[in-house]
Amino acid sequence: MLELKHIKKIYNPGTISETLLFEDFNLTVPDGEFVSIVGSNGSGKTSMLNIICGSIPIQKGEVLIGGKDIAKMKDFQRYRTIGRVYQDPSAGTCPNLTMLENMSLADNKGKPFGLGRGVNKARENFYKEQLSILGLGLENKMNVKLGALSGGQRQAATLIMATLTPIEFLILDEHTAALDPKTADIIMELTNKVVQEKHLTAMMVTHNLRYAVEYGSRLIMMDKGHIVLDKAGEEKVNTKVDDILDIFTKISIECGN
Ligand SMILES: Nc1ncnc2c1ncn2[C@@H]1O[C@H](COP(=O)(O)OP(=O)(O)OP(=O)(O)O)[C@@H](O)[C@H]1O
Repeated sequence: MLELKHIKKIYNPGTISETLLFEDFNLTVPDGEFVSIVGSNGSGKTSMLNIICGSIPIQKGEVLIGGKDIAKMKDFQRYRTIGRVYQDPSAGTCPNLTMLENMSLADNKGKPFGLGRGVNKARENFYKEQLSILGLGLENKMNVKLGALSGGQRQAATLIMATLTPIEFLILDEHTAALDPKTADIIMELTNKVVQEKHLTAMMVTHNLRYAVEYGSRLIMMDKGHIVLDKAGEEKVNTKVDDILDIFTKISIECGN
């Protein structure tokens, strides 16, 4: 379970460019939930993800993962707890290393010895088995450098790497935004498959309202640091793109997007 409690976030406090983003922000995500997050530009989606990851400071409040305060965790403990896939397919992986080497790095995330441990055959077979979940044949590209793969193939591989170790939850930060529409659809479908098969708790920021409606068990819309819509269960299942488009258009116009 993830709990954001009474979060206060001010950017550049005490300066002329001081910006209050979150005054008293609260969110609880139970285990196993797949949350889609939409919102206008600047509504605070990425900031919220960064706060969850502990990568930006907050002025007040608590971020609890499984009841533990992330502020009290060491960096390596946080890395082991959270998997993250970014918008840029090249982020989070090493283009000059092979698939096998990248998988090994991901496998050793948060452990004291990186590649130095080497990769035994059993581990390599495990990586291949994980990659085969995707159905893209990437398990046959263990010696190919990641930089030689297409953006879609890299994003698919990143998805597996982010979820290779037992994580508390997966963060998807506009992870289909840099892909062409067809590849984006494939990655979104694969994402759903990985989340279901690995029984993950996931939070996905997307600008694609169709994905937000079609995928996930909960839909959240943000505006100016507030949650303005939160639908789960039956309500989420019955939500159509047109239902949220009206609200989205209104907040986007107000923001001048
Ligand atoms: N490093 C920073 N310094 C100052 N202000 C920032 C910083 N990062 C974000 N902000 C401000 O915080 C607000 C929320 O930004 P954030 O990137 O979290 O929004 P977002 O909903 O993810 O937007 P987008 O959809 O454009 O990615 C914006 O007003 C932004 O200008």
